[in-house]
Amino acid sequence: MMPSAPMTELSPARRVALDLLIELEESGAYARDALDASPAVRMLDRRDAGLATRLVLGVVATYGCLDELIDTYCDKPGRMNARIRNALRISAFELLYLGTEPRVVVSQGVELVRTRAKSAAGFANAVLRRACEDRARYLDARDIRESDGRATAALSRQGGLPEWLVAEFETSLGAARTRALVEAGLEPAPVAACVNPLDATAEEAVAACRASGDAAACPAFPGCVAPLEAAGLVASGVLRRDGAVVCDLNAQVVACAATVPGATLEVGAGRGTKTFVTAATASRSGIERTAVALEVSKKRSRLNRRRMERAGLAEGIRFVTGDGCDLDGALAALDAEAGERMRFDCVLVDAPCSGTGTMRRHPEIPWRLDPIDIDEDLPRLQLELLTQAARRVRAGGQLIYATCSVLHQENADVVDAFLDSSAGRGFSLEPVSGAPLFQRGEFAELAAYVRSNENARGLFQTVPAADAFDGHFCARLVRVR
Ligand SMILES: C[S@@+](CC[C@H](N)C(=O)[O-])C[C@H]1O[C@@H](n2cnc3c(N)ncnc32)[C@H](O)[C@@H]1O
Repeated sequence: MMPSAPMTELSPARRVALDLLIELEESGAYARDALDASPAVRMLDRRDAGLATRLVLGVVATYGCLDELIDTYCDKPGRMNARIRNALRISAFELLYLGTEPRVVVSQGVELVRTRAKSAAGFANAVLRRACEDRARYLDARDIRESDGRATAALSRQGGLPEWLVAEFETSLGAARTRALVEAGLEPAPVAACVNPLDATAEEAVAACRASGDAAACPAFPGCVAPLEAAGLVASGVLRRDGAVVCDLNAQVVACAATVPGATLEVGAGRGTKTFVTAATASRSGIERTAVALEVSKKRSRLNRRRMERAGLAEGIRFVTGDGCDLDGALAALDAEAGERMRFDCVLVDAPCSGTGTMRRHPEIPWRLDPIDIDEDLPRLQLELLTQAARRVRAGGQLIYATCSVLHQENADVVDAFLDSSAGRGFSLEPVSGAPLFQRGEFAELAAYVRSNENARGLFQTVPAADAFDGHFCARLVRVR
């Protein structure tokens, strides 16, 4: 039995984290945006700011499991007020995932609850003491029979993920890659950047921020610098002046696969990370191209255009706000201007997806996803975007289909459904490593990396793990008829 928790001074990091979590629950905002905008976090010293950030991101990423544990000890969990619940979540997160000493978990947790509801301090003390005693039992899912899926339940609790999602990962990736993904899930993802070739000093400034890391996971290729130390990169000011853009290395692979001479179309251009990488890569490699960047969100399209203009990379690019599910409607004005139905040498469909390959950067993903998103809604939208995009690919041109998902329903299944459809019959599935840019000598190391992440059909798939970049999927379809 642990001695009763003495009154201790509450750490400012926990207090700030609790304020932010309560605010997030009310506003529905993204945790990273709220952290970046928070004056309270900025006022903390470096160590406390780091802890507050870890707590906020961690609680958001794992709250379903935290609640499952906390609710075990409550008669009426549905009636717990949000302030007390978030304070207990912070303590439960520290206990389960940060390895904070139980004595500290209880004493700090009780103080945290006391700041919000004095009368609930005794309740918090009882809940947290029992949670400390049950930690190992909970994480090993000893309350679940082996025949009822104890192994998957344990993995889901160890990673703070919904059990159904871990079962999906196991189906798509197998046991070893699922374990690696889960184990790395609460650690920060490595950082990579693509340098603007028009900024004479950017490459040196970015290279000065290089972090130590596994070189094998970071193929060298023109324009990409990785891994990087994130705080140093931000402090260097190079991002603010658009001398570089932060872009996961595997997302850069997708952009490189879509960098070809001629006319190109990007469907789902978003805020334009890949618009930047393709334009920067083409400019650096002397590839002449024009581009249409199509995005359904007006705001994102505007952000893309502004950044590309500031970066000096917007020449030859048309920014269109429109719906890729009505591609003829979205491109009507450009078709009229061209006097014909435009066709492209390369169409990149950067599809809206579950984002399950990028959960380390987007902690909201796992607990906001619903099985129906993955089984029905997203694949239907993805197939529609791919089908419409296919009609705009010129004979001999390529159609690149990409997601940042690791789930077969959004990846290989969509490609197969497309190839089985009438729109897909004129296309041949070719290895991603066969894309034109990868045939150049200066991209040889990247080409080898792409081949090592391709399956027998030439589909590129990466999976997040310790020291590895995010999970991205890419298929290359070439119009043969
Ligand atoms: C994976 S994100 C794109 C990321 C972006 N290409 C980048 O590199 O920064 C997918 C994008 O597709 C957009 N989108 C979703 N549905 C769409 C549609 N029907 N037509 C066009 N864009 C769509 C989303 O708004 C989102 O910005």
